[in-house]
Amino acid sequence: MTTLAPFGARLRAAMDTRGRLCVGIDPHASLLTAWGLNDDVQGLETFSRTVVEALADRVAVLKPQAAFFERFGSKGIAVLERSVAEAREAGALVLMDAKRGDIGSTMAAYAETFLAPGSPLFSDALTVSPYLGFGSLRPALDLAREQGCGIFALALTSNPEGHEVQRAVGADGESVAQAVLRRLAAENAGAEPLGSFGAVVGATLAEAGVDLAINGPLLAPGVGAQGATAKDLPRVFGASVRNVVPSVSRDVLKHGPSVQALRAAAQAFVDDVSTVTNA
Ligand SMILES: O=c1ccn([C@@H]2O[C@H](COP(=O)(O)O)[C@@H](O)[C@H]2O)c(=O)[nH]1
Repeated sequence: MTTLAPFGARLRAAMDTRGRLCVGIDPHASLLTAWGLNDDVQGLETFSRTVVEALADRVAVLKPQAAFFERFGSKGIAVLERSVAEAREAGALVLMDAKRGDIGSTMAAYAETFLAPGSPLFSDALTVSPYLGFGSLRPALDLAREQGCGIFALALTSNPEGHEVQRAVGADGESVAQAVLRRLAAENAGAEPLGSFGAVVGATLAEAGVDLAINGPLLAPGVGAQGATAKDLPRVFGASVRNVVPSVSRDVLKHGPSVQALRAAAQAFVDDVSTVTNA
C-alpha cells in the first residue's frame, strides 16, 4: 500500500488546481423527495452516486455527512463505503463528517475506522469533536499523521448554540475555542505548505474573535442554506482566509438530480470564493 503525502499538502494542491470548495453529501429526506427518489436505501444510493458522478472529478473536497447514511443502518453504511471509495477513485479528497469524539481508547477505534488504510470507510480526513478534551483525540491525531490523513476539530461551529460552550473562558482568560486552535497550531508547527490538522469555524459567525493562524486548513460550513455567503469569508477569517475551505451542502444539492446543474452550482461557488479570496 502506497503511503499518502501529508493531507495538508494534498489539500493545498487540490485547492490550487480545482478551486476552493468542499461540497457536502447530505442526503436529507427532503432532498431525496425533491430529486424524485424514495427515502430508502435505493434512493440514498442513487443520490450519492449522482453527486459523486457530478462532482468527484472536479471539486477539491467531498464531505459525506455520515448521519444521513447511518440512519439506514448497515445498508446505508454500505452505500457510504462505496461512495467514499468512488469519490476518492475519481480524485476528490474525502472528508468524512462523522464528528467523532470519545475517551482515548475508544477514539483509537474511531481512528481505525476512518483513518486506517484498508478499512472500508478509509477517508482522507475526519471531523472530530474535542469536547472530551483535546488530548483524548491523540490516537486520531497520531494515526492521521502516520497515514497522510487530516483531522478537522470543531472550534467555533456554525450553529448559534455552539457559542455557550466554545466561547466559554477559562480561569486563564483563554476561550475553549482558542484552546482548541492553539493545540491545532502546535500539531501543525513547521508543516509546509499547510498543516494537516484543521479547525471547523463557521462562516456564519459575526466575527471569529480568536487567533485563526494555525498553519492548517479552516473548514467553513454555513455557506448557503445557513445564510453565509462567500462575501462573509474575509470578514470572519481575516488574513487566514487563504487557508479557508468553504463548505456547502444543501445549496449545491438542491440543484440535482441534473449532473450539469450540480456542476454549475458548484462552479458558481468556486468562482464566488475565488473573487473574494483573491481580491
Ligand atoms: O459547524 C458546523 C459543522 C458541521 N456542519 C455540517 O456541515 C453541513 C452543512 O450543510 P448545509 O446544507 O450547507 O447547511 C452539514 O452536514 C452539517 O452537519 C455544519 O453545518 N456546521
